[in-house]
Amino acid sequence: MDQSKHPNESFLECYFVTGRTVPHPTPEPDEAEIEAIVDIARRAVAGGAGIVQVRSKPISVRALTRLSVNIAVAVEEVNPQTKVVIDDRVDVAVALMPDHLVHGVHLGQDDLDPRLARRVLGPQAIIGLTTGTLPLVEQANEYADVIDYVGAGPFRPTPTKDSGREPLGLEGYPALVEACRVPVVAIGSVRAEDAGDLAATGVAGVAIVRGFMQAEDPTAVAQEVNQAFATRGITR
Ligand SMILES: Cc1ncc(COP(=O)(O)OP(=O)(O)O)c(N)n1
Ligand SMILES: Cc1nc(C(=O)O)sc1CCOP(=O)(O)O
Ligand SMILES: [Mg+2]
Repeated sequence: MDQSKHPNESFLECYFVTGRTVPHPTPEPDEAEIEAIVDIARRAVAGGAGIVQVRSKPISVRALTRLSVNIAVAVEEVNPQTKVVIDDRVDVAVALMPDHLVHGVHLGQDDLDPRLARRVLGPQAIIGLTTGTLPLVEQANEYADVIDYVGAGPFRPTPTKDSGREPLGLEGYPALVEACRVPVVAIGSVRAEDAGDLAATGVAGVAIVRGFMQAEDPTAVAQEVNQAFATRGITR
């Protein structure tokens, strides 16, 4: 039984956000690193990741474009149903969408206004927006007609991103899910083994960077997350 408020959003359940493969990042990924990131995306999608966000910061627009194209090609080979979105850059998404398996963008609070992004990207595009507090969710509700989901984090403190927001913990999600008019995706130090507990809070999915980037077996990570969402409401 699907207990989520948004039953058509199952592609969000296992959400891979790309990161860097090097501990002390060079200014941006070189060709070898791009290949390594693409390989992790391929393996995550093979395990059932429903969406990949291209976000390997720091990165120039040129390298982001190259990484996005390579990920789109690889993802299409493994599972063309998978969604691909680009972090921050509406310009890169709009340039790639006609010819590549790129579906939209994930926008932060300082990026292009979601209403303008929708105007540029069109009605079929996927648009996500960052939140993580009740006031931000309430603001996001004003965009409910133009966004497809919100990211909400951090779940726990994470070295990947300092948002300045307090960690939500498991107990923070039910109120955000209840208040939010679009599906909520949890992010921030989420591990595959957290997926069951987070699914039980009502989130539509979990977004993971290091849990995939540092995994020996990214396919197994995606399978574990999907299994947790598949059994939501049955084992709990
Ligand atoms: C699914 C998801 N949720 C939140 C974020 C954070 O986005 P943003 O605030 O734009 O910060 P950066 O990722 O750009 O550093 C996200 N990327 N994905
Ligand atoms: C990109 C991002 N946004 C966050 C938020 O709270 O909005 S937390 C985060 C990083 C998530 O990376 P990891 O899985 O390595 O902790
Ligand atoms: Mg962003």
